[in-house]
Amino acid sequence: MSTCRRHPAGPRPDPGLLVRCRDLPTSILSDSMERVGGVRGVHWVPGGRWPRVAGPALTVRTRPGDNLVIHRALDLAEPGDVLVVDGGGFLERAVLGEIMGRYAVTRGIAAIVVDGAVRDAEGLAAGPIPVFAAGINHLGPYKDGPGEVHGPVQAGGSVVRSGDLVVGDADGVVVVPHERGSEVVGRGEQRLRAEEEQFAEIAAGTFDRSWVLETLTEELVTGDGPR
Ligand SMILES: O=C([O-])CC(=O)C(=O)O
Ligand SMILES: [Mg+2]
Repeated sequence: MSTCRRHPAGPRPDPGLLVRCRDLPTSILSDSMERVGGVRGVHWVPGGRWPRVAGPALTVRTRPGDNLVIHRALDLAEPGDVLVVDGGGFLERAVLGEIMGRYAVTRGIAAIVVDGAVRDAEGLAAGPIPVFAAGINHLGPYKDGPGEVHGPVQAGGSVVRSGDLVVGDADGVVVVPHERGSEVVGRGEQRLRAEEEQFAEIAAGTFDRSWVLETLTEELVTGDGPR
């Protein structure tokens, strides 16, 4: 027998905030958090294409290459949770596949994020919920533990706590600390409006480019080298 350390579940985000998150690209959200941090190197499984997803993190830390505690977490899930698995970024063995993906759907899980490898990529890509992973590997997991559920974890270099807001789309995954939720979403909405204005200016031919040469000192290079 091994151990699953089970922490108390984190707070549930305001459903209205989650609805607003689903209108904000992850690029806008990470810009709204100073462009630092965020989950790196975790993307949709190949062939997957889903709408943007947002939900509270159900965190799992597992021994790399082992999925016993992920199975435990599936049975502890609340509808709307985003399962975030800290698999230590280990890519030599998958920790989740189509059976678990299909079961996760029946548990109401909104998305799966694995900082590690998954398998059965075609089946996961055809499923109704987004699956983000750092890699794909046909080699399957062991089922021995140990691990933790609802504790603080890392995914792609970002700290994730149970109840943090996880947002994922074609660019990857962003985690908004739950106490910063309304602040970051409010900033994101302003940024989105500013970007939409830029799109309109590009289309109208009035896009101001003066800042580029105001920011650069340009050296003209000739055949004889810089002058
Ligand atoms: O065998 C496993 O534990 C993982 C897997 O492929 C699946 O969930 O389909
Ligand atoms: Mg399988």
